[in-house]
Amino acid sequence: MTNPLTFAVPKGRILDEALPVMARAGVVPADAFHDKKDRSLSFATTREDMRLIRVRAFDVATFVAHGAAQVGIVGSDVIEEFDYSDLYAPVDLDIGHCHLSVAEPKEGAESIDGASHIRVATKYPNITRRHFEAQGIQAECVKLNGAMELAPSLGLAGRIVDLVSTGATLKQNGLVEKDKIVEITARLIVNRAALKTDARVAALVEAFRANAARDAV
Ligand SMILES: Nc1ncnc2c1ncn2[C@@H]1O[C@H](COP(=O)(O)OP(=O)(O)OP(=O)(O)O)[C@@H](O)[C@H]1O
Ligand SMILES: O=P(O)(O)OC[C@H]1O[C@H](OP(=O)(O)OP(=O)(O)O)[C@H](O)[C@@H]1O
Repeated sequence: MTNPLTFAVPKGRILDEALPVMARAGVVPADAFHDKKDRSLSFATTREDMRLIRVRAFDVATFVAHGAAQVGIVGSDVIEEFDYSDLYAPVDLDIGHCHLSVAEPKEGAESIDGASHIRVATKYPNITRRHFEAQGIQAECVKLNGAMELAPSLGLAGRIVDLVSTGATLKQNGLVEKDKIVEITARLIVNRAALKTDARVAALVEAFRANAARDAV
């Protein structure tokens, strides 16, 4: 048999929305994938030549960029943060809608006007630095992996850059959105070399693209 294809999916919140989109493109995990007690990280699919791996959202991009997985699904936030040249994101899946924003305390935020240097807590230091650089401000980023919203009230940083969907998390933690950086959706990603050398990867891109187009009608 030819080498199996490896398809990487994030284990977080995109997964539930991604599974029906994947099924329409013919990617269906075996039953063990849904068994919460199963500790496997790699799963068979209904296609004999494809397996799924379930990894953290940021790691989906790393596996695919290095060719350890040929295909994956990940938020555009992760793609922009890494900016891997070996990654190609050909299909917007129209799921995982949210946006990345700068937020600061509702009361008593330090003014940014005239500042040349600020401190920002975020999971996205590269996007954050680029965003503030464009305004002539040097952003010193404190890297956190979650619960960014705690940082201003505890004196870790004056503001945060984080994902916002309903806005409930910001509100319940005394923060307000100041500046929207970019809209986010989940994308199909492929390894560029695999796309060129393996016809099954190109066929998968077409299958996802056909479904995205059908959904948009
Ligand atoms: N509130 C949200 N609404 C919609 N989509 C979101 C929201 N938060 C995150 N996402 C999307 O889901 C992706 C995964 O986010 P999730 O919160 O599940 O991962 P995580 O738990 O932060 O990551 P990790 O797997 O490293 O723990 C993000 O990269 C983003 O594209
Ligand atoms: O605007 P809202 O609808 O409130 O959503 C925003 C929250 O969702 C994400 O976190 P998530 O719930 O995934 O938790 P985590 O970052 O701790 O993994 C994000 O980091 C925000 O904290």
